Amino acid sequence: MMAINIQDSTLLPLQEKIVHKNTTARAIELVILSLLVSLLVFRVLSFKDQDHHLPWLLALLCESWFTFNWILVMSTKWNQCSTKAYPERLLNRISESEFPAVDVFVTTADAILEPSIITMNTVLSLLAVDYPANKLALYLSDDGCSPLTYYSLVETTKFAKVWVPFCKKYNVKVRAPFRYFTPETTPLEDDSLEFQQEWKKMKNEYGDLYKKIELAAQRPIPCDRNSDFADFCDVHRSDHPTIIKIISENKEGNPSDLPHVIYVSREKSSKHQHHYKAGAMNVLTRVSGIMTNAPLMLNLDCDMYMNNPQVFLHAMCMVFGFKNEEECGFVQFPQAFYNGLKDDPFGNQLANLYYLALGICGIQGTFYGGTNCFHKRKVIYGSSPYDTIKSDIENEDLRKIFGKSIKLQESAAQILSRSNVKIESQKRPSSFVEEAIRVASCKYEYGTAWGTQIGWMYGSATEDILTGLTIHGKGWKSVMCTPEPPPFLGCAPSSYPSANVQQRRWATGLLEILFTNKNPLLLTIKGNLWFRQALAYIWLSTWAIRSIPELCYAILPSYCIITGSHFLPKINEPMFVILGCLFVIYNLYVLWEFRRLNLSFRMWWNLQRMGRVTSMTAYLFACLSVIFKILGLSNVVFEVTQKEESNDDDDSGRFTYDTSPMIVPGVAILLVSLTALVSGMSRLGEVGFGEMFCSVLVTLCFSEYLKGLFGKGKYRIPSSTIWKAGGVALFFVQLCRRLP
Ligand SMILES: O=c1ccn([C@@H]2O[C@H](COP(=O)(O)OP(=O)(O)O[C@H]3O[C@H](CO)[C@@H](O)[C@H](O)[C@H]3O)[C@@H](O)[C@H]2O)c(=O)[nH]1
Ligand SMILES: [Mn+2]
Repeated sequence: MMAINIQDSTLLPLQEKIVHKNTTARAIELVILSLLVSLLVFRVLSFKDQDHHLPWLLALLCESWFTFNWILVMSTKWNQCSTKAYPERLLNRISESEFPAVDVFVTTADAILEPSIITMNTVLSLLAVDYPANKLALYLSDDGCSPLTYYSLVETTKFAKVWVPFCKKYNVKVRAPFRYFTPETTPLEDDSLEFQQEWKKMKNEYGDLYKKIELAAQRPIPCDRNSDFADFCDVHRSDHPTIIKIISENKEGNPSDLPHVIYVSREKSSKHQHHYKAGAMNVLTRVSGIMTNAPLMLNLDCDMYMNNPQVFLHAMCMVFGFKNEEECGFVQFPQAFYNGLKDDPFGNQLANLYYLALGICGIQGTFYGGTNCFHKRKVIYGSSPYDTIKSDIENEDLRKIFGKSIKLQESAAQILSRSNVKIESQKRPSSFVEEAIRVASCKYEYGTAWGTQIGWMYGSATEDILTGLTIHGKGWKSVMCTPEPPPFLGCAPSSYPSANVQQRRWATGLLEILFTNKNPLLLTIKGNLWFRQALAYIWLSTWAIRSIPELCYAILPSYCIITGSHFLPKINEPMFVILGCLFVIYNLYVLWEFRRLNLSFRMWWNLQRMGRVTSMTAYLFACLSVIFKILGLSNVVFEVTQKEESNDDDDSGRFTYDTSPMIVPGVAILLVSLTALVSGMSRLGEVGFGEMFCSVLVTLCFSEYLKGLFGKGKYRIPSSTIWKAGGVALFFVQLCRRLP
């Protein structure tokens, strides 16, 4: 009887695909599509009857784009799936000693924008994860080359020696101390006395660590050539040799010790491009390839702490749970935020993309999101699911792909030729520091395939999407895994200017992808990217382009009011009914989606509004950045977003402004719309109802800017911005009046 039970439980699947029914949504989407198409047909048919052809033509072009975009969205949402993992079944299948090793990468780039204490909490949470410690190595990449980060990591590792056993002994749920020891929490009365004592001790020790790091942040660490910090003397963050330091080593291979902890600051030089985060990831991949060569790699942004100690087990269910290897090229966990502002006033928390995300999982699998992702090393090394196991790769080929380091070539050959689990984990990373320093140098990648065929891909500020696309292009599928509680939590930008900068970077990076040799259409034709997956990638990479039709559509009402022309039908025309239905059905549909996700009405409005505002500001600048890049006039830079521990400020959702030119077009549109409304009021008989209504809508979308015109201090839009926008608006109004 016993035997049969065990048999049964080993047969139960480790993961299961769940199909989400969406018949109603599909029907509504089809209705919206048919309305859009009828609208276009009406536009074309009534073109010649118009007195003013220009606005009619522009409206037609914009609506064509919106229809195209809608088709992409529909195609992406059509089949919705998710995958559920059963970690409790894992140990029936494989013993802990057979678990594969995992190299964990955390990247940080700036100890001021990314306060060390946040990064260190991420490190602490990861060191305490439920997974045998002798299978783990944690690499911290520091693109800021900051002695503070190094010092913090040393101190943090000391604290981890008490923190990790504490977490494991009491099965602590939240293993990032800054979230565990919030001012409100105290141990429960019915907890054991021993626990209460240890809890207090731990809280004090964390308090000490916190103070040490804070103090070190205030006073620069003195340069002492005989100390551990000698390497950091007189270095500049963008010009320095590689620094690699083994902070803790699990020499005995003891599963309950600490994992290896390794600090890496790659060489930088003003003469060589460093490719921002993608470059850092490639260095980590090579350094870890030399030192530990784990078959799996988990990568995390410095602010994404581990919030669910079981997350590795969930990931293993995906790694081992598919009969067919190609089903799982990488395992992505969702990005969620602990400091998310209520109702998402800046529209940057992506909650509204939920159904799109389910839809992508129903095609070839989720996008790679840059963090919270388990990659297979062999996939990152460029293997495709159709490769047969290679046992004799030519050394010459290895050199061309992986570079000169023989040790790296050997480790890569091992990864590409063996099945994942069999690779023994390395106990002494410290024996390979010299070689690791060599592969972390600026020049190492020249004449190799790093960044073009293997590793993290170069050429886009959103290296994550480009890298995921490359993997899908090889024919791999990917899996999204969504355990509860959310496995990783990070910081969302909490001020309007930094949210805007992030949106511009994303839209820029996404658009850059279209101009690389990994353009989704090319990969469908020449590679193994599925057609509908390509459509999903095209939807994503054209965020920036959306700015042009959105901008144009937002100006049309004002233009028409000022010039006395029309881009919308009159109330008594049949086409007006189509437009009206489209407007009502589309908005109700989106609202219904929000309600199903338990998102508030306010959030719906915020995201509708910010969708328009961001398109016309950040995305417009993204378009310009890409044009400048193509013309060779400037390069795209990765501006790191500011991270904060928490924002308990009451005014945290309010808009603040800096002197960035990005909002100038937004303010200009607002001013033009206001002018048009005023001028329209005085001629109500002449101007169309539709045009007036749309002008009001545009003004409402920019209502925050309207407040910003009259705000005080940091809540006020800077005068220089208002003047510039005023100039643009005046020019536009004059232009309208002069046009024939
Ligand atoms: O030169 C650099 C620049 C950035 N980073 C790191 O990259 C990560 C992401 O930077 P962040 O400013 O937080 O950007 P986000 O927009 O929040 O990041 C999202 O978008 C990025 C692509 O634009 C992805 O790389 C990220 O993984 C994804 O979370 C952080 O850990 C940084 O330390 C580096 O290591 N080196
Ligand atoms: Mn981030």
